[in-house]
Amino acid sequence: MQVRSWGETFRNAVEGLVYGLKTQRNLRVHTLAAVLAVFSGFFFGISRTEWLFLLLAIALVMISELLNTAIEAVVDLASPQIHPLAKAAKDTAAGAVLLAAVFAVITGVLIFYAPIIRSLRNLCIMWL
Ligand SMILES: Nc1ncnc2c1ncn2[C@@H]1O[C@H](COP(=O)(O)OP(=O)(O)OP(=O)(O)O)[C@@H](O)[C@H]1O
Repeated sequence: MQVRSWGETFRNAVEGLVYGLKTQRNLRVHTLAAVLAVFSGFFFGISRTEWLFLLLAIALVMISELLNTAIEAVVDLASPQIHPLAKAAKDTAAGAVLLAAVFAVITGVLIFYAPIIRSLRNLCIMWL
């Protein structure tokens, strides 16, 4: 196989990202949630450790979504007909996304719950 340049490898990786975003509604929803979480991180001035956990949660969700998409494509190619192993592969990949999403939700609650409650309390004090 011919050696490919870094540029080509990078372009293929970006094409993979674009394919995932175009074809997977869940990936678009998770990307939007990630953008909102990053804006919230700046808005609430979260700590360096909180940033690390937030970015880790985002990376885990996006990576598992992309791997899920890749596994779905390979399964559809290899087994377009119904097969218990095709089901096992797709369900297991979906399970990985679910675990990453649960981790992300818990991380988001732990990071943003206190600052959101504090902001709401300050707003109430201002209004009363
Ligand atoms: N070839 C197959 N054989 C057996 N079961 C399958 C097969 N293809 C899909 N399934 C079952 O249908 C479910 C949904 O598969 P599908 O390919 O529609 O994923 P999807 O809805 O696109 O998933 P996602 O929402 O993650 O994009 C799988 O999790 C699996 O349980």
